[in-house]
Amino acid sequence: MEAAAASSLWGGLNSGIVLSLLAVVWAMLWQALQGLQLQQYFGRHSRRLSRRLASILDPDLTVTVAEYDGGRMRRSDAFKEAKAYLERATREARGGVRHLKAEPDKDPDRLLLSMDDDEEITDEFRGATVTWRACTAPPREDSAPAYFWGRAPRADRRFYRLFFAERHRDLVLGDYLTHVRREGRAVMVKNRQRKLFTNISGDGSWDSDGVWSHVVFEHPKTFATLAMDPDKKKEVMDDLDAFRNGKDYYARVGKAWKRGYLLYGPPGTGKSTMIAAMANHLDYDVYDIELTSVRTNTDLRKLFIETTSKSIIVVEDIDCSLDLTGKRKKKNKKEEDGENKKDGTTTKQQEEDKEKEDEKAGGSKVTLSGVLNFIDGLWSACGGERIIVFTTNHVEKLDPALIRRGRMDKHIEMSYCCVQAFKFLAKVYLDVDDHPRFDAVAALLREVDMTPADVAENLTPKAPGEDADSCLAALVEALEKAKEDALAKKAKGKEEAGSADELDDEE
Ligand SMILES: Nc1ncnc2c1ncn2[C@@H]1O[C@H](COP(=O)(O)OP(=O)(O)OP(=O)(O)O)[C@@H](O)[C@H]1O
Ligand SMILES: [Mg+2]
Repeated sequence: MEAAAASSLWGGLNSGIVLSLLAVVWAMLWQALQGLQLQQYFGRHSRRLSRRLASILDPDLTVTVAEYDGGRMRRSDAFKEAKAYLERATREARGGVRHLKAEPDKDPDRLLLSMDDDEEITDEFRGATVTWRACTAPPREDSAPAYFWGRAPRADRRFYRLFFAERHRDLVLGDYLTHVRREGRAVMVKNRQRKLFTNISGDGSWDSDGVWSHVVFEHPKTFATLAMDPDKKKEVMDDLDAFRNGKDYYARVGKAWKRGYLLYGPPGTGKSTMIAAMANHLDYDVYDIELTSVRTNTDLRKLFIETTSKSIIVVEDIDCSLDLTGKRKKKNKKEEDGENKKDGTTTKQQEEDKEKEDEKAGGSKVTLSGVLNFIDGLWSACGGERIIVFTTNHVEKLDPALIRRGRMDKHIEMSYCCVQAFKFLAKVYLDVDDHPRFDAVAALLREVDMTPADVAENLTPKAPGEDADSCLAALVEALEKAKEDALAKKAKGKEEAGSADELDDEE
């Protein structure tokens, strides 16, 4: 027994000596390679190999920071923070990264550099040296179908792996990881660019960020250039400010920190413009959901969960994107089918047609209840500080359940251009406070409906010689034409009604 123990001890010592020798030989070889200027060629692999050899003597511990981990549906905050931290380390040229990835930066003249896949960076913290590696792995076979959340096939799984020596265990797992998260958050705040996200998959001009693609949000519209009744505008702005500063209030009354706005009115009255002004006022990101591209209610939930706080979630033309009458249509179809069956006329062809129709309808299966759930179901309380905006041209078509207070807390009507709004636009577009043509425009605006979009278009100089006077003259002309058209339409309507009455009498 003793002999066996002695021999295994001897064997252990032997392998230790051999490994130490190997490390020394390798270090010498490395010096020689440097001398021969071959370092550039072997650089990355040699460094990694030396680290691996050293780690045999003092084995590395690892921490993995995955983008999506443990069945989480959201991108991990820790991953985002580590990414921001390592991007800064790469930019400051610490750790000698040789293979970099470049993305557009906030500053248009610069590029945001980060480690390429499988690249490593070293970092120092209170005398400890640690190494980060950027890794990717193919998606898990069992995790989801090839087409996922209505987007292109799933991307590879990304994660960072942190290597450090056993002797630095407490330091790294304690203070260092806290330091990385804190610093990463600070970098994120500093680099923050407002973004406009969409759930439609990228076409090259969009950067992918999980289930969303984004571009930098740079809409110039603010409340200062939005024409609407001044009292109404102030009310909206106060409401937004109260929401932004209402964290404690929402917590006290036990409500999720979110607010719904319904913007309704005819086309061209400034609904989309108002959303841009809201985003600029609050300094929030905008998530523009194209409901027709969302395949199921589950996908909608996933999209919602992936939004960040301080954001406006927009569904434009909600009446067009959601089949609010779906149930009724299905009922009618059933009735029709029932009648056919009664007649005994249901043929194989009809059944096939029905199947095909059902298959086609499978494009988007988002239902009204799915949307209601997304606005104020349990999931809507995930995260906070979110504004949900629906726009529509036909408020009367919307299901009352969708727009009741509590879901859509504030209903804002965007209407045709009033005299006040016109004067506001004249100041913004032509820089005039008063003009002899103002009275004519005001009189016409009281008689005829014109959208702010049309008024703004007429007030825009279109050639170098055009000034305030010619623009206002063009507006008066356009208003007169609109008035004539409206009168002609009215007369035609009356004529048709008259001839219909005559026909009734004859019958
Ligand atoms: N109230 C307004 N104040 C200033 N500009 C406006 C206003 N309304 C519209 N405009 C101008 O008209 C253009 C069209 O407006 P916008 O896209 O906001 O209309 P909309 O109500 O969203 O229309 P739609 O219902 O067709 O989506 C904008 O580019 C904007 O410059
Ligand atoms: Mg619009």
